[in-house]
Amino acid sequence: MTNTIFKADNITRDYKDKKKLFHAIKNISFELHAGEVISFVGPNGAGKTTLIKSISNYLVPTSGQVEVEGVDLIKYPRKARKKMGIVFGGDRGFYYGATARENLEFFARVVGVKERNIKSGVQEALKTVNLVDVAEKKVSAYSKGMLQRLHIARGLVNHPKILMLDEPTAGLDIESVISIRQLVKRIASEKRGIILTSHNMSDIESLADRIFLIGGGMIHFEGSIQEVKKFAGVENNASLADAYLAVADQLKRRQV
Ligand SMILES: Nc1ncnc2c1ncn2[C@@H]1O[C@H](COP(=O)(O)OP(=O)(O)OP(=O)(O)O)[C@@H](O)[C@H]1O
Repeated sequence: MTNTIFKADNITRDYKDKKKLFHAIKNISFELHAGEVISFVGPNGAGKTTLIKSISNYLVPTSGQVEVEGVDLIKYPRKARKKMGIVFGGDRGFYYGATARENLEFFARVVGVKERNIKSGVQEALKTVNLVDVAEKKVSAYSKGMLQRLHIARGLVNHPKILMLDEPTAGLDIESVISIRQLVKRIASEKRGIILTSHNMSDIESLADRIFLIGGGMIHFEGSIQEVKKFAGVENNASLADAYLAVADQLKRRQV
């Protein structure tokens, strides 16, 4: 795979703890290719959230560079952010008294979609997530699964090449989990790149092409699911959760 659409180069982000600076993440570099799903896996406090925020302009990294389809995120945040869709999910983020379509049209304007492209962009996003038939319903009538699909549609209204998905199946029943996983696969197959964070190892196992094991603010290993299993020293037919458990202690040791 050579079509790089996103690049993080030596990202470090410091925080202050009892007046002392420490690296929450240190020198993290990776690339994302079109059509690929990547995922960061690590224990609580490993630095996943800090990393995701630092590469999506929610936090300015202490040092390092981020390129979104060739655009420098730190120098040109507005231009770079237009190329990304960021999906946090959960119960918040919509006007419950308005319809799904009205919500998406509003958020399309917020992210700077041109007026003439709003109707078609929203319709396309609704189609992708399979909500066209219920687009005129108020969001208050949506189930959790529908709401999660609407969150994903919101992330798609500006036609981004890169989608960041944070815990996309949290709190959903198994049927909705499966439908979200199918949706994520379909979106990636449209030559987009997806950065997935999840504590759900089966989500990651079913979706990620490449996994980054992160601990103490650093990447310890990068590879396919099979390669992670090999690295962890578990059998090929073991689950990703088994592989993770085999390396969890190693990842918990702070190294920065
Ligand atoms: N605003 C902050 N100020 C100071 N320290 C912080 C801040 N946010 C995070 N940290 C610290 O930075 C480190 C990385 O935290 P981060 O939230 O990025 O980890 P995480 O991998 O996302 O954890 P989790 O899986 O629990 O969400 C932790 O030691 C955390 O306590």
